[in-house]
Amino acid sequence: MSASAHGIGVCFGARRALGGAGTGGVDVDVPDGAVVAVVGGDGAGKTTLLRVFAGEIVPDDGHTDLPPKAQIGYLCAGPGSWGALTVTQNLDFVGGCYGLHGESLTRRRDELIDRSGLRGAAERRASALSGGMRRKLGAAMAMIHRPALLILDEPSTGVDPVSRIELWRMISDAAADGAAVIMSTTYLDEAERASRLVVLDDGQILTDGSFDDVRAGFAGAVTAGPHPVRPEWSWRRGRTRNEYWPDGLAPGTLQATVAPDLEDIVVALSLRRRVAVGTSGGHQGGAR
Ligand SMILES: Nc1ncnc2c1ncn2[C@@H]1O[C@H](COP(=O)(O)OP(=O)(O)OP(=O)(O)O)[C@@H](O)[C@H]1O
Repeated sequence: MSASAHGIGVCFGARRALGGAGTGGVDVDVPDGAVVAVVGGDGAGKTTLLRVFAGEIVPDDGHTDLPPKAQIGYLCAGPGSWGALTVTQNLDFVGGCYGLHGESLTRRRDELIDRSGLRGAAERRASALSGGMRRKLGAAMAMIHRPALLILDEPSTGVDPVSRIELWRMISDAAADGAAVIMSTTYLDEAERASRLVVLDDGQILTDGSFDDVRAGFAGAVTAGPHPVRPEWSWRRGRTRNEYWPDGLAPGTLQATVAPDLEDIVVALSLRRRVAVGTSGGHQGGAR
């Protein structure tokens, strides 16, 4: 069963976290078997959107079509496990809450412990795990009951590169099993691997679709060089600064044009939106 949210607007008091006046709100579809990656800067609205899918927030505008609560698995932005319980106890407890028991619980729990690379830490308390191991445990707990909708809020933050591969394998396996998966991430290189992307900025979708769609729909050019012509349109990438040239502006002849990756596209579109609404202060960020 797929999941969708249409025309979504969420306000916290006077603060609008998703949607915007006159924008019609945020539309996101999560098909069965797909991994939708939600990306965007701090405060873009990623957690709020995932909480709408988890049924934790009832939106002020729009409507959702979600599986029943028991068929949703959710790793929230917090620890996602009980510190006083061991890895095995955490998985057994959550599995039991979802009605797994006996041999089927043991088999599923052991499978997830092996896939997440936590075998050596199976009897360790969650509070004694590293931050990355704890994220992997939280992801395993969210998927133990093979939910129809799997929601993961920054599952890979703080996870080392080798463990991120294990985590991605777990996520891909869940999607291959037929789950609709929606996750947020701040690692844009990893988001490029998702079936679909939703790029948020200030509660609005800047672009969405597959990475190929996003690249094809990106208007303008990106150049790289040591000295940007317009610093307010530039951002650091390694030792150089990349610069965005929206449609209608010719790139300077001193810079080399580069094929934009997802990070370039996200930063360029955010800059364009901020210039359009008059809040640009330039972008100092660099690749993670
Ligand atoms: N419970 C809340 N009460 C008030 N404001 C909130 C609440 N939750 C989120 N916000 C605000 O809504 C906006 C979107 O927040 P959200 O946490 O969804 O962003 P995010 O993209 O997940 O950011 P980050 O990556 O920094 O966690 C922010 O301005 C945030 O301060």
